[in-house]
Amino acid sequence: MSIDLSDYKIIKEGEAEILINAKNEVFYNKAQVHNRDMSIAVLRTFISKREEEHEAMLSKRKKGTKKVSEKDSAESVVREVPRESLLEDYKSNGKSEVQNEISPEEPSNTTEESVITERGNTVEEPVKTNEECSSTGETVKRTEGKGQGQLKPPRVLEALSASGLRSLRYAREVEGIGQVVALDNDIASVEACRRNIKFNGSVACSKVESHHADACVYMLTHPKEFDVVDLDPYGSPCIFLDSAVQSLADGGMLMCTATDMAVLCGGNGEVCYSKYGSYPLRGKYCHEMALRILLASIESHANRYKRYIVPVLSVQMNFYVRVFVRIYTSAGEIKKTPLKLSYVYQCAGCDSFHLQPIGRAFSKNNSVRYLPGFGPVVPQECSDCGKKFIMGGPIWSAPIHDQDWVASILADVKSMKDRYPAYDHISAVLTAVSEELPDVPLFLSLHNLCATLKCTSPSKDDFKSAVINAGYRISGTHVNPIGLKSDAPMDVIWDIMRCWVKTHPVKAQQPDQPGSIILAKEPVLQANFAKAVASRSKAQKVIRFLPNPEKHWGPKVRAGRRITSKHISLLGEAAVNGVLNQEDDIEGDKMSKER
Ligand SMILES: C[S@@+](CC[C@H](N)C(=O)[O-])C[C@H]1O[C@@H](n2cnc3c(N)ncnc32)[C@H](O)[C@@H]1O
Ligand SMILES: [Zn+2]
Repeated sequence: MSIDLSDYKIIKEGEAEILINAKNEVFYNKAQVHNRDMSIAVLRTFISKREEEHEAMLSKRKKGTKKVSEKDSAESVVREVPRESLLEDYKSNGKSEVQNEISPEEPSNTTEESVITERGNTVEEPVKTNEECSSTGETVKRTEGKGQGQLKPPRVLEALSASGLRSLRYAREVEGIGQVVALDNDIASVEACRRNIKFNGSVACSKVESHHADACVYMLTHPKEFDVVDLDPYGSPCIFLDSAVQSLADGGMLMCTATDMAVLCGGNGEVCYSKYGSYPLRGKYCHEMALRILLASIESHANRYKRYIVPVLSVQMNFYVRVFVRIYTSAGEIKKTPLKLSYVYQCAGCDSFHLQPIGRAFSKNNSVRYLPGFGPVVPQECSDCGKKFIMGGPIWSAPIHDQDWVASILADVKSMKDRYPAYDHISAVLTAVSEELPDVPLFLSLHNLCATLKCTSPSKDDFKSAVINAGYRISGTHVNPIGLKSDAPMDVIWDIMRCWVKTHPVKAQQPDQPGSIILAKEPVLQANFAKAVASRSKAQKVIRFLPNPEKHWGPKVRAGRRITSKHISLLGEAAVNGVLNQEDDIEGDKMSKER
């Protein structure tokens, strides 16, 4: 392989190195290092949890077999392992695959071939031959597994791979990973990916294969074949969701990014509805709502195939959302989906919001029935300020993280700090996530509450104390440094604020203003602002929110698109990879499609 290095820049991220040419032919965004690091952290935990689950399943099966054989020998009757117990394993753990084949064989033959060094010279160095490092997967050899009961290393599909950087990092950095398949429908990206695979040497060559394919077609024609599917599209992932949920094995993990935040956060409600099947609302909580709309949409696609999702981590970082969900199959479990979804009523006058679950469970004679929810949960006019409600959703209103997973991911990240280039950022996000109330969808903004009443703000700790002293829970949110999650009902929140205003009076307002209407009522609850939050001197030092590491840390222009002066003024020079085309790009919706 001989490449003229003067055409390329070498970029190193984690343990992977990629060659990038200067013409914006293949997509690369440095800012996505947070996204890639977080995904590696989740992958590592996925591998260890999957092993634990497999062990548990084997020992359960063994116990089941032992019990049966003991019983059988007593009865002198030969029977099979109880079908219910196997079915139970299948449902709770997903199809835990038993290794009958394989793990990708380490390459044995290497020949002399020219590769490029970091210093930028073309040199002779031993790498695999073209035949063995074909990057198309056709020559990947497999050996027989060590026998029954052994778990196959997870197969990963990066459906939208561009340069292959992410796949290369997965292959080189995640211990215990199996084959990584990198797809792209753009030939320049596939060529770049194949070049990068070779450039990364034998481990990359043995594990990563690159295909020129349409992601949807590929995923549909490879049903239940992958343990991990990674979707990292330009803008919305919506067109890939249906095929992605089908191509995952039971218990597999879908990792999915959406960068169309303007759509998901209410800029274009009808576009969001057409793409995701939900209406967004423009509240302070809109970024968390974006996560929940994406989760609801994935669940809806999964349900069509008797499958359902279990979210393990859902984060909003920088300019996008990214969710990590496991996919299982169970016709019984999907009946519970309506219990996990809610409409949101947002008052147009004040900051009150209320959730309306779509379904409810009804127990009778030891059996559970699933029925449509009771409603409406709100009157026509807001009982706090008298204004109308805007309806949003349906959103995923069940937990968006599994806190046990979050703790493992965070512990793992902390134990290998040096292996995450974006350690500071991802550990801050994970810390904030680990402190969120898991069962409280969306959040309040203290600033907004005060803006409605036109009052000065209590300190965050004073407000939190009043909520706790009233007998409710309260936490922060990773999405917004000033957001507060609480299970206190809105009338309690307003009573706390009414009590605050009694000692911090406001100027008289027009009587029809939401704030005036709220303050005209006497509080039922007497708020107690006495300190109830633990002294946070030590804990406070843990960083939860970080500014962007550098200027123009954001979306990048789609690869292959002509860069114009308009792009530079909107996104900044760094964001357009330093390229400027002479003609202006006249495509209508160009900026909305960029990430
Ligand atoms: C945002 S980039 C992916 C970035 C990459 N995951 C990373 O971490 O650097 C999206 C890629 O998806 C590819 N793509 C878009 N539509 C596709 C489709 N239908 N099938 C396969 N690839 C597609 C584009 O060519 C582009 O390279
Ligand atoms: Zn209201």
